Amino acid sequence: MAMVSLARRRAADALFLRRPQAAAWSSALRAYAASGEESDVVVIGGGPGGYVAAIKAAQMGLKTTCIEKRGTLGGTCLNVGCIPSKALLHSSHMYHEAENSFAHHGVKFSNLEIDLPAMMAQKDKAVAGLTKGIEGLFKKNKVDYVKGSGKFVSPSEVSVDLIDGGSTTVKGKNIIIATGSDVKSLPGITIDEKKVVSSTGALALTEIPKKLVVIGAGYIGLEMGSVWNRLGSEVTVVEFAPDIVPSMDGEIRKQFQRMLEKQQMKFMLKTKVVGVDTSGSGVKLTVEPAAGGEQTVLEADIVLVSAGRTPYTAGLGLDTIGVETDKGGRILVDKRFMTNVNGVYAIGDAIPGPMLAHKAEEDGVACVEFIAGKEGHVDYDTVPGVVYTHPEVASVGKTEEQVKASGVPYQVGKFPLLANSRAKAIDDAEGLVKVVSEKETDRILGVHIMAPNAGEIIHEAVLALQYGASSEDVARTCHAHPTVSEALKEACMQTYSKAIHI
Ligand SMILES: Cc1cc2nc3c(=O)[nH]c(=O)nc-3n(C[C@H](O)[C@H](O)[C@H](O)COP(=O)(O)OP(=O)(O)OC[C@H]3O[C@@H](n4cnc5c(N)ncnc54)[C@H](O)[C@@H]3O)c2cc1C
Ligand SMILES: NC(=O)c1ccc[n+]([C@@H]2O[C@H](COP(=O)([O-])OP(=O)(O)OC[C@H]3O[C@@H](n4cnc5c(N)ncnc54)[C@H](O)[C@@H]3O)[C@@H](O)[C@H]2O)c1
Repeated sequence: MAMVSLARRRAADALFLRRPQAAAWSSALRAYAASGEESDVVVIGGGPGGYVAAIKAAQMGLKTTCIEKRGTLGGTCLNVGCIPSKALLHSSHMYHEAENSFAHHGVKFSNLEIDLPAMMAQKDKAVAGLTKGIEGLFKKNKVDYVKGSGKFVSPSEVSVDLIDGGSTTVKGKNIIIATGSDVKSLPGITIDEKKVVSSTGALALTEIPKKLVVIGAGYIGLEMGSVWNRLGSEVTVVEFAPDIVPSMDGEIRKQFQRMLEKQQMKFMLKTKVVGVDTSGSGVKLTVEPAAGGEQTVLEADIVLVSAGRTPYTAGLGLDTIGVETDKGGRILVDKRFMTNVNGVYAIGDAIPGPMLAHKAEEDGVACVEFIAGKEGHVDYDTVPGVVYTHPEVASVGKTEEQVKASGVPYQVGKFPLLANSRAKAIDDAEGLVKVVSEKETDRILGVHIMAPNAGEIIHEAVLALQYGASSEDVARTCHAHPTVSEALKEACMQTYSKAIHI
């Protein structure tokens, strides 16, 4: 592929120059940097945002270097996030099914056991295989991989403390910050990763806790809570807000909570943790109503802190080059992912927007396309979200509450899984599909699915939103029978007309 000409890149640079400070850095230091061996693109961080950006840049013919301090590629997602959590969610689901559902299907056995070390080993094997795979992709695409911690010394130079000792300086015409996020700590609560753990500790417990208290009913709390609940822990989730997953469609959220309660998870909503005592053999948590009131003490073997994540930029030297952040520490970027400093870009969890791996990947590709002088594009209105419980809960677009608040007249279609033949056949019929479309045009505005494999089914809805489809467009599309996807077709029928099977 043809390399982007320097003249074109300079023209692009000139276009994005927004501050005198940026201009000063650009002329003096870029001239200096040009005297050494420099990459076209340097990426700091090898997570889904960073490694995808690096591969894309190399594929576009740009000389590319990626700096990663973890020792393995794949970032939070592959090492301590999406992948290990989904491995444990699957293993624990199999155990839970064997314990609770197999007999209904006429499959009987004795001596069902959990081998926790084997479960963890399968998770670790999946992680190791995938992270090594990214290293292979770097080699294949000729991305230079520097193992160490990067720090800006100028907008075009990053000094790296190498994992194996010593240091080096990496120079780049364009530098992308893809350093991701870290767990948000709560005042007065110290995460020791033994008794008070973050998601990282919760993914590597060596014993099944008898009692687990989860702080925060968001993605991590409900997924990791589900894992340990299925394996036998008594799980209590303490949530500050009045609802679990506050960003979810209200109707779906209510059914989701009922479903989790049926699975024996307990919820204390509108509740805050005011103290944690780890001095004894377990943990004692003092909680009180969010609005204030009588305090209660909860006892736990393990406490999981999952009250959100915060951008990770510590030690990166943002102050040295003057990169602007918002109050929450997220790096501010323009439409082309460039910060206020010319030639310095940021993507993924480190910038505003949903903290999701697929969003970080989209950012990475678009950012590199802009750097290469082309047009990049990320449609943040069609980024799907999936909670990988069982059943899964997936959504794209606007909730009914958001559409109502926007004042746009709308219509809603719903279809329960109880009326879906595949869900009934496999005895997994808890859930529903809900579609919200604009009344005047029937254009789909949001789709919300609680169903087995909702995280796969949702992509039909993502595509529909992306192409501006109406609910009738989806309803008139032939769907294979018997599939759970037919519930989406029927919900769409119900949106503009009437479903057949209810
Ligand atoms: C338990 C858990 C489960 C999750 N599950 C999902 C899921 O199922 N689906 C989903 O979409 N998202 C999930 N996420 C969120 C997802 O992991 C993140 O959105 C995603 O990893 C963000 O990608 P990123 O590239 O921006 O940052 P990260 O993946 O955080 O990668 C940043 C990398 O930069 C490195 N780094 C930081 N500073 C420096 C430095 N100075 N020098 C060199 N390297 C540096 C870090 O070591 C890290 O490897 C989950 C997160 C957690 C914690
Ligand atoms: N399946 C997935 O895609 C997936 C899985 C795991 C994590 N993630 C990503 O990781 C990020 C972090 O996950 P998370 O679950 O930690 O955050 P989250 O933002 O999803 O949920 C945090 C929850 O904690 C609550 N909370 C905040 N402060 C609290 C307090 N003091 N006491 C009690 N509750 C409190 C919030 O109201 C919220 O419900 C999310 O943004 C998510 O995008 C995604």
